[in-house]
Amino acid sequence: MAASSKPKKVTPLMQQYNTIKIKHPDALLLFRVGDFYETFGEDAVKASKILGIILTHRNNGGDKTELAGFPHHSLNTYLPKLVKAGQRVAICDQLEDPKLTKSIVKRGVTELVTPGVALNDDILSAKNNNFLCAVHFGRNKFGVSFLDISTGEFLTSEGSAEQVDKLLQNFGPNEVLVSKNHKKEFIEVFGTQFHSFFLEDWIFQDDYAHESLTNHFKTKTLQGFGIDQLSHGIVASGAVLHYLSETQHKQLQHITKIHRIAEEQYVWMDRFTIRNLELYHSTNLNAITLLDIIDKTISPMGGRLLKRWLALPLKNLGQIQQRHQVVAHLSEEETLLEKTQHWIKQIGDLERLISKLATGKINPKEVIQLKNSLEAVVPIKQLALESPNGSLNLIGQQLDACESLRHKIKEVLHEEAPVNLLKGQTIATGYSEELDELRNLAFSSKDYLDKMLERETEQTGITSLKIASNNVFGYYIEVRNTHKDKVPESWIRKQTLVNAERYITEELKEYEAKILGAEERIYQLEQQLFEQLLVWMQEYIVPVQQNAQLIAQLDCLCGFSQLAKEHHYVQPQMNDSTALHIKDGRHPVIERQLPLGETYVTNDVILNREEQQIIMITGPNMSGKSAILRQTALIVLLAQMGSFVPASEANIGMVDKIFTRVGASDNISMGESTFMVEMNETASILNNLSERSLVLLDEIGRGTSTYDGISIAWAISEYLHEHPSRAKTLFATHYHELNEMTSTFGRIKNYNVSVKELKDNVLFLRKLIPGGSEHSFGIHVAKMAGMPQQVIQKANKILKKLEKSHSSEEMTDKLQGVQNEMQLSFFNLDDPLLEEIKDEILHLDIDTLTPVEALMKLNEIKRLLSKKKTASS
Ligand SMILES: Nc1ncnc2c1ncn2[C@@H]1O[C@H](COP(=O)(O)OP(=O)(O)OP(=O)(O)O)[C@@H](O)[C@H]1O
Repeated sequence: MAASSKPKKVTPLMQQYNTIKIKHPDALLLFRVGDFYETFGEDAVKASKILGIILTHRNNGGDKTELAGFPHHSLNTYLPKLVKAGQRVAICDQLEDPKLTKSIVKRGVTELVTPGVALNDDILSAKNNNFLCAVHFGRNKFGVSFLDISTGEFLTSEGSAEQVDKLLQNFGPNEVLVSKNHKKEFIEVFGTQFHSFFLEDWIFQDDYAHESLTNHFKTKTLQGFGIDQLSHGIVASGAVLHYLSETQHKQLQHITKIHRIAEEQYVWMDRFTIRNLELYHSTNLNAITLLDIIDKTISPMGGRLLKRWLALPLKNLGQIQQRHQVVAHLSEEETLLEKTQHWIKQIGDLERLISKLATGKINPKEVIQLKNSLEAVVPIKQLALESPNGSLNLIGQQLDACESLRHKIKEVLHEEAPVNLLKGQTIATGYSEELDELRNLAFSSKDYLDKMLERETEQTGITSLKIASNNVFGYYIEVRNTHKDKVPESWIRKQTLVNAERYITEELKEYEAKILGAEERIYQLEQQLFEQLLVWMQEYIVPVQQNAQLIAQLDCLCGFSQLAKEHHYVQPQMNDSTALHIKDGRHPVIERQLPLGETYVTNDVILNREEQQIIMITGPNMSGKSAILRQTALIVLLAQMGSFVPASEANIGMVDKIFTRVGASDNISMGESTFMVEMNETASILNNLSERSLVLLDEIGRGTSTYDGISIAWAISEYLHEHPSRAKTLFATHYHELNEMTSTFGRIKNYNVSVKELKDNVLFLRKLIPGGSEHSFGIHVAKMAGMPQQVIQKANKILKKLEKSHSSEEMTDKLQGVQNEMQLSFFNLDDPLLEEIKDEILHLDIDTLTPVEALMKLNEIKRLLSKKKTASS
């Protein structure tokens, strides 16, 4: 018979493995076998690669299976590496004591660790949330939900794709859950930058989600959380809870509430703005972000909150002023600031510690840390209560030093309690009489053994006797080979070494049983008492969470004072007007990165809706135009998040939206598509303008030919000027042609970033001064870059020719071309659902529209089209 036809014999262990693995095809399965976690097959190949552990093979019913494993106590070292490498990891444990069963040990998956659901300190980063997110695709809007299991924060919202996209950018989730049916659309709408996981469609259902949430919070309705009207947000939140249960995270007492992300309360910034202002990440990995500069927080939860404040600056004048008043007060009262920060330093990550308690993952040492943190709350509360500042006082009133919790922990736990219960010495002496007695017995062993050794040495006459124990053989008496013949007959040999023999005696055996019994009982009792303590502590989850939040706020405000002190920031004067007046403003990041000896050149910026609505800033490349644009936005942002600002004076009328657009940087080979992308992105600003908007346009139109660039920049500026919102705008450009606009448009003002022309060079003075620029610096810079003379002359000629033709008519021709192209592509789709849209395009009378209106119209049609496509699929 051929070998291949032989029935394969799979061991019972591998049968068990296969049954479990089938249930978790998407996860890397860590299978506990004795003291090891093993991986098999493809999982083993992956694990050995990621962890650098040895890959071996074992026989599996005639087949060779790959095998790689590591000792169980190294789980905390290896697990984070797997998760950080993007793996979902299923931990399969032994569910019964192997000693108590004769057949194969029962095993099951006890936890599924995924990038978005992590509790392990080695996976988490102290100053960052680890959000699990779900996005629900509704009929006409999207629902979104964020949950950080390590802190208990649970948030939801709903809205357009743009709104949800902005939230995804702000919250930066580590994992996004989406229904399998919307896999393709998710990638189309939100891109591939998120680690996503796709769930069955039925999970995203109204009733199911509602029930999951009300069951979890033990409430009848969701009204109390203010989310009952957010049906899409509820579905997304339900999916998040479902996923937690699917990944075996069932102890969730710390998730005590769900918040609506009240977007209307915060300054609107879209994804381009967040990215462009480099608030908390940059495309350049080594670049310093605004967050790096302003983060002076001391506690992890303070750091996390600061990031949230930065993503969601306030729009409410009163709330902003309250923050400023606290910062001002702390800046004046140096000792108060110092003392408060000193005590905040003593507080660990209260928020994550309390979550560990809820999820049953807290160890004895961490409970002591929790107690110590709460002890540091006492003086902070006192300091805040003594303060004349109303907001600080309120924080003082709300802080709860949890006195009985601290006392209880002190009473139950040893001050030096270890990480691991197994080490003993967890429970304080004096707490349990039984425990104290057992400890006496176990720890008096040294005396007892010393005496036994003395006696045996005397009786046998062996001088080099030794009594010791090890994990495998337990207690033994060791005799060196030279004295072997003196060993009494009653001694039983246990182990032979090269130079010695090891024996057990009747007395030692009895003693061992007693000690082992005592040690076992000590362990059991400690475990039991510790668990009782944890149960008792559960009711403190909410007050401790509240403390964590308050300390985080205080930490951020102290950080702002520290920042102001260190870098000479001033308190901005906030008001209800729509004007902006910044005196001697600086860019908070650039000013800290200047080469030694250079100082930042400060600049004034005045913007208002009456006289100076649009500032057209011209100047050569590298002169500092972008810096002025960005510092204006950053100063507003800092002010509205509650911080002082880098300026000598700032009067800020509340801003509700900040828009930023930067033209494509490479103007050599930009085709039609880049042109359209840039235009569409800009058009979306124009659709959303408000009276309180701040618009920054940096070299818009650069991503195309000079002619197009000027036309577009012109048209957009005209639109902004004519729009009833009269949004405040800073427009940086090196097209000096735009300076002509001031003669027609009263609220557009020309400024330039001054340079001094030397013989072969330009000296950057970086000062923003009134007036336009005389010539096109693009060509000037080309000269500086060493372009041949002929090329520069040619460029000059072309430019002259183009200058004559930046009329709106030609712009309209251009659009007509785009429109025709779009029509063609729509018709090709040949879908009855598109009839309506086709109609709209055919009847669009471009001639009556301004160029930008026409672009916007096209944009709108495109959006409608993609919506229809979504609906039909
Ligand atoms: N006010 C200032 N004081 C000191 N240095 C400055 C100032 N503004 C800008 N700089 C320096 O000049 C560099 C260029 O500035 P910026 O990027 O704002 O120029 P730009 O005119 O926008 O150039 P481009 O047109 O190439 O985008 C900055 O990286 C910074 O190092």
